[in-house]
Amino acid sequence: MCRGSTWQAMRNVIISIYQPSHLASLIPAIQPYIEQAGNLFCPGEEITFSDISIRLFTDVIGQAAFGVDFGLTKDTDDAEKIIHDAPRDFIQKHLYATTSLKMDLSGSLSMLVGTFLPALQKPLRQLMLRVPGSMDRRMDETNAALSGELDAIVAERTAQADRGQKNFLSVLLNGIDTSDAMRKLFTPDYVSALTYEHLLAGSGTMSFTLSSLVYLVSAHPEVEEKLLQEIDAFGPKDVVPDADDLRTKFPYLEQVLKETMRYFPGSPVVSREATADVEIGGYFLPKGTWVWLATAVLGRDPEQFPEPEAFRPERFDPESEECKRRHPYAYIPFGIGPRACPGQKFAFQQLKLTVIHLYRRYVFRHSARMESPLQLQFSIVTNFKNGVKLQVVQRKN
Ligand code: HEM
Repeated sequence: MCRGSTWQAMRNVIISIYQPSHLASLIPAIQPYIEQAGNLFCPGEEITFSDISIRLFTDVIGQAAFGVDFGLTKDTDDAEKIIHDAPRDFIQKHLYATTSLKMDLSGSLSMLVGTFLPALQKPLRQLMLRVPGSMDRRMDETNAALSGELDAIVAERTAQADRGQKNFLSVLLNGIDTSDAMRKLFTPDYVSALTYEHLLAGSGTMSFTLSSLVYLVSAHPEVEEKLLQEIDAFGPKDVVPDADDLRTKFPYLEQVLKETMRYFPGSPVVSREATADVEIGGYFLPKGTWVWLATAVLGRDPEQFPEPEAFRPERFDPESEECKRRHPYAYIPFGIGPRACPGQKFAFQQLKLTVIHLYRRYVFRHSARMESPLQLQFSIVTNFKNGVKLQVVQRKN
């Protein structure tokens, strides 16, 4: 994690990339991946939706953030795969990296102990790295392998003469080329680490949110019907909504997305470290104290979300009494303050485009193999223990 002036400089680069005017121009680059992913669904078949979803958003972030085609949504019959012709391996490494920071007993021993006794975390980690098969060692090996793939992308982009301004990595490297201050802050190792952070931040959360939405909508026919009506009313199936359409013409879809993120938040906790001694709400926090904010717990507060166990998108209708009454900080799926998620608008844009594309063609039903209740696995990003298993139903017309 980066701090202070380095973080501020990095943040400025990210913000410039994910501002609305640039986001609009990303739609034509993203839509082909959504369509490719849509072609992986076979009507009548049972699928593990979450597997396809992680492929989709890894491809999208590959294109939007690094200008690279990972080729993960290409049909497996397509011979040409961009990353070493082995997308499965890449996905496995990536998935493993996004899920291995578990906070349960099967997670890293050093992390688990470090949560309660921070001073022991570092020495214990050094010890566990020497133990073959330990979670610490497996995490280390996986991270090294995945970073290697990303380092190769960074090296290739760095050597490129005309990178354009279309993706995060190019904008960052262009800045480094033209500014001494940027060059000092962003060493090659640091650029690789940022690239890695981007991949992790922008794919696991997205995949989890889309899969949760489809899972929840499949179990709520009244929500599905209203959603389909809104999507169908937009126009012919082959007309791709532009950024303005996505912002203004799909208010119910926006409510469904927000309720999904309340019900199943992709980031269950947000953390901060006190950089100086501070007193908050009568509690003294010495410098260096870690504070964890549980967004998942906030979202189930019955004061702010009456009947919190009910999946009810209408509670996010801006005209509803419930929405007007709600405390502004009761709902923070993207975090809060100057460090809040810079990808929030991009996330909404991608998720809306994908939901519209999929629901124009299909509806989904829970597979008989889908466990109930759904088993979740909590880490920095929430995940499904056993995936979201659904049956694909082709829509008529
Ligand atoms: C549903 C999707 C997403 C959710 C729920 C989500 C959630 C979050 C949360 C809770 C944080 C921490 C905020 C805080 O500490 O206050 C965060 C940080 C971040 N997110 Fe997202 N995010 C999503 C999608 C994305 C996407 C698509 C991108 C990139 C394109 C992205 C890039 C980042 C980055 C770079 C940070 C670190 C920011 C910093 O440290 O200044 N996120 N995200």
